[in-house]
Amino acid sequence: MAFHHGFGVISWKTDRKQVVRKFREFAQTGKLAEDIPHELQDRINALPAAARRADRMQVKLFEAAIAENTADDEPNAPPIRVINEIDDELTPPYEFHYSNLLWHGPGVPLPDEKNLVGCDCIGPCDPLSKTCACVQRQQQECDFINGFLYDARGRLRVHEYPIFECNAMCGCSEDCINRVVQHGRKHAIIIQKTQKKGWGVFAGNKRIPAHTFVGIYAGEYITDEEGEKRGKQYNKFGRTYLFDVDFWYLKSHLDNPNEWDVKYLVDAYHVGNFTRYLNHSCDPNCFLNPCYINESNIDKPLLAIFTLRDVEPGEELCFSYYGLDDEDEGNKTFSKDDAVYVKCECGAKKCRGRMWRDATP
Ligand SMILES: C[S@@+](CC[C@H](N)C(=O)[O-])C[C@H]1O[C@@H](n2cnc3c(N)ncnc32)[C@H](O)[C@@H]1O
Repeated sequence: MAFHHGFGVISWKTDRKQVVRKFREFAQTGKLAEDIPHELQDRINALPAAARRADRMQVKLFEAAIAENTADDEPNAPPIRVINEIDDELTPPYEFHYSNLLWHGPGVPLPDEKNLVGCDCIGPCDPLSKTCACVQRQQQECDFINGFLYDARGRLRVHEYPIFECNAMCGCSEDCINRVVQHGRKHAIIIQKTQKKGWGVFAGNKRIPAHTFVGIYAGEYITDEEGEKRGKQYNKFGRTYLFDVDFWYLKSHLDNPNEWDVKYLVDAYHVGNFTRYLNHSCDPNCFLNPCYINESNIDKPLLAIFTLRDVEPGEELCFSYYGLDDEDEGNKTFSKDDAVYVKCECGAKKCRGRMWRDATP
């Protein structure tokens, strides 16, 4: 097989890694925030309310934009539907561009692909291999488990350890068990209005098994400084989509981990996917796990969301905004400047009754 690109012809046999790299759009996260499209939102928001409502036009456009913007990176994913049986709001506010990718703001380095190390495996990697560079990389961060963090069905075997997936420099095949997040969402998702928490994310008509990848917390990668500024703005309307990238292993090598400061945040306000609607629960059924694909900068993982337990059809997907250790309020995930506490509406038996929110609306 050979195909043409801007630099000539690549042959499958001789330049296999290049061919693989060319095809792996999803893991190429080197987008710039200044290029986030906004034409569709602007046009729809400029239409009279009656036009948006006619024949459910706004809902159809919202769903179609999701399908179109994700066709490359989750080609086999069931469609995402938008449902509201609570009130007459047609869709969530049309204030963002739907994308599964990470868009880089000023001061945030693009993915470091130069220092990526790939394996030389042929066919799928063997998790018990003593020579596979990717098995070795994974074990540097998680040495108590043999092989990769995924089992043969692509489910995560341990939580909260960084995942190092096979990348564009690897020789292994697409069906390698160490390629999960990069293949995208596989389960049906509904964005649906809730009674008391605004919009939320629900499982479609099939059960999602425990430890399954659900989606990437996509958005803009921004600096801490920029995050501080935006946090103050978002405080004014009482909704935040800012997520601190402050995983424990980023500071574990320091003599004094308290000296570590957040470098980057992911902000899903202007760009993001369905995961921006994940609400908080004190008894969550999902969690967020760092994952690296075509990125060797340890400070910039992808934020991959996995189920913690089986999620039944139609059940709401939620994660803890405090991290997996719910009692540790210092371990907040969403950005917390000027946080105030408000009533938590998660409805869990062990709900602590309150959750922080950035400010009163
Ligand atoms: C990341 S957004 C989640 C999506 C949001 N529901 C929406 O409609 O866009 C976070 C906001 O959702 C609401 N929220 C999330 N979890 C909640 C909970 N357990 N109880 C009350 N409000 C919640 C709060 O307004 C919070 O600031």
